[in-house]
This record gives sequence, C-alpha cells and structure tokens, in this order.
Amino acid sequence: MEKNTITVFKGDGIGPEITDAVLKILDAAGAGLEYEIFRVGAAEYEENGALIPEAGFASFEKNRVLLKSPITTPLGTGFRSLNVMLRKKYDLYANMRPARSNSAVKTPFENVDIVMFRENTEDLYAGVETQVDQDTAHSIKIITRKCSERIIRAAFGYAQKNGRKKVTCVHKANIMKISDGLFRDIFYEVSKEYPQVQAEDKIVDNVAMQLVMQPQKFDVIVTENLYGDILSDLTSGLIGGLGLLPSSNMGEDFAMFEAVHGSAPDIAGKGIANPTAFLWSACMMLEHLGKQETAVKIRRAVDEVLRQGTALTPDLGGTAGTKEYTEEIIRQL
Ligand SMILES: NC(=O)C1=CN([C@@H]2O[C@H](COP(=O)(O)OP(=O)(O)OC[C@H]3O[C@@H](n4cnc5c(N)ncnc54)[C@H](O)[C@@H]3O)[C@@H](O)[C@H]2O)C=CC1
Ligand SMILES: O=C(O)CCC(=O)C(=O)O
Ligand SMILES: [Mg+2]
Repeated sequence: MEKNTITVFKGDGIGPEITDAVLKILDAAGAGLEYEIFRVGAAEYEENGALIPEAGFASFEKNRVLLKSPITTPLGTGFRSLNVMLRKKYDLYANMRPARSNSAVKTPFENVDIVMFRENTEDLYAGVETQVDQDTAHSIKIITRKCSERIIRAAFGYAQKNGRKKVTCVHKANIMKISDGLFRDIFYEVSKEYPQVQAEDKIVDNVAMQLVMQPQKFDVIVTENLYGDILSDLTSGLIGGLGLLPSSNMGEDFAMFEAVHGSAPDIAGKGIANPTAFLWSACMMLEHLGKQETAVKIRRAVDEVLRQGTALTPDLGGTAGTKEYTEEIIRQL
C-alpha cells in the first residue's frame, strides 16, 4: 500500500486524547500513514511563543492534508480562532458535515441522512468587527458571489455524484435582504446547472424547527458559515451527539479533517471522550487519499462496537473510557 505523510495538529482539551486514539486505530488498520505531529494552541504558545509552530504550517503546506483535533478559542477577548484562521489561510471553503443515523445508536430520530455544506470563509464568521464606542459594537456580514457560487456548486456537485435528490438552501433573506438575498439568488442560478437535482430554499429559523420535527425531509443542505455552524451542532443531536459528527474542510489545494465538536473542556483529561467523530473524519481523509478500503474496514469495526454496545463512552450511554472503546475497535479490526 502507498505510504502517505500527513500533518497532525493535537489541539486542546480532549484533542490530544482523541488524537492518540485515532492514530492508534489508523495504525492498527494498516492505513499506511506517516505522521508529522504538532502541538498547537495555548499550551504551545506558553512554551514556545507561537500558537501554531512555523514547522506545523510548513508541514501542512508540504503534505496538503491535515488531521486537526479541536482547538480552544478564548471567549470575547484573546486570539482569534485558529480553526477559522486555518480555513481562511488555506481557502478551505467547503465544510462538509454529514449527519447519518446509526441503527445501533438509539435516539428519538430514525433514518436521518443529512449532508450539510457550510460556507467556510466569510459571513459574520469572518469576524470583521468594530467597537464603535463603549456601548456599541458592529459586526459586518460578508457574502460574495465567488464564495457563494463555489459552496453551492460543491453541494450540488456532491448531490449529483452521490445520487441525492434535493439541495435545500438555508438563509434569512427575508431580513438580510441584500446579503442572504444574494446567497439565495446565486443558489437558484447555480441550481440550473443541475436540473436532475431538486432545488428548494427555506428560512433558517423554520429549518431549525423542521430539523427536529421531520429531519428525514432533508437531504443535502447548503448554507452560510454561521447558520451552518449552529445547524450542524443541531444535526449532531439528531444522530446521538457531537461525539458522532465528522467533517472535512476542502479547498482546491489543501484539505483539513476535524470533528465538528470543540475541545470539550468539561470532560478534558477524564479519559471519557468519544473519539468516533474524529475517527470518522480520519476516514473521510483516507477516502481523500484514495484509501477507501481502509476507511470501510474502520467504519465496519466501529459499527460492530456500537452494535455490541459493551464498550461505549458515557455520551452514548456506556461506562467505557476512550482507551477501552479504542481497544475494542482495534480488536474488531
Ligand atoms: N473546530 C474546532 O476546533 C472547534 C473548537 N471549538 C472550541 O472548543 C471550545 C469548547 O467549546 P464548547 O462550546 O464547549 O463545545 P464542545 O463541542 O467542545 O462541547 C460541547 C458539549 O459536547 C460534549 N462533547 C464534545 N465532543 C465530545 C466528544 N468527542 N465526546 C464526548 N462528549 C463530547 C462536551 O463535553 C460538551 O458537553 C471553545 O473554545 C470553542 O471555541 C468549538 C467547536 C469547534
Ligand atoms: O473555532 C472555534 O473555536 C469554533 C468553531 C466552530 O464552532 C465550528 O467550526 O464549528
Ligand atoms: Mg461549531
């Protein structure tokens, strides 16, 4: 099997724990990967004066594939999100977040299969903010034709390639008539290139309700950065929680794979984090690298462990730790 070298960022909170688990599983599955591993975030800054070491950037620029565990972002003050910075710096414009029910994980919702495409480089998420005076702050929402077209094309392209029937554009064009209006207009323009895929649009608050009433009505969703952020945490709740929702961040030249969840400070260091979302993100990475068979092998092992239900982490109702769960997956491999 071809050897690939990938860059790995270890991150904060549960980041290092789930990274260790995932790399162990990748090795046990014979993924044929070599790793260039970097610690990133506040701890790295305190010790070496950089949030991400220069060598980490250089490694990603060489390898073009980054497996990144969550990084903490300070609230209200401090440095800007490194996650957002990486997406912008490397123009990783297409954030795909697929939420699929697993029959072994019982939730109030069955047969959910929603693939969300979130624009990843602009919108309010760009963080263009001004303190006008002590009691007034402005934040600018940026929506451009270029960035809207490419994410909408990514969503329709995915739908067409994967035999999906419908793409729903999620917006708030009734209120933000100019910015969200532009996104919606471009959606219908681009949709004409994909006549075999149904195109519809819905307003975001209505979508939040419909997602928890009838999630099965949704197929592929394309949306702006902030709505996609919020709604993808929601879709994780439909399938069993953040421990189960992977993602890819794709650009033309670079690809970054991470879980949807954050650094989970409330459970960090307790050894109980669920590594599945990050593992499935690694499976998306394997597919990107042309290692489909290994991805299938790992997914099968995870399915079997979930089905047996004897070594589940607490977020899935079990009492196992990250290590036991990881070992069980390796045993299944
Ligand atoms: N891409 C990234 O690196 C992201 C980073 N963040 C950052 O993470 C930090 C914490 O954010 P929160 O709002 O607490 O969201 P979070 O996603 O870290 O945690 C939300 C809840 O889900 C649980 N959870 C998350 N992942 C889990 C896992 N793998 N296994 C078991 N339980 C899990 C946590 O324990 C917590 O109760 C913040 O600084 C935030 O900015 C948040 C989201 C994404
Ligand atoms: O960068 C962060 O700290 C938060 C990002 C986030 O919530 C996301 O991308 O889903
Ligand atoms: Mg988020």
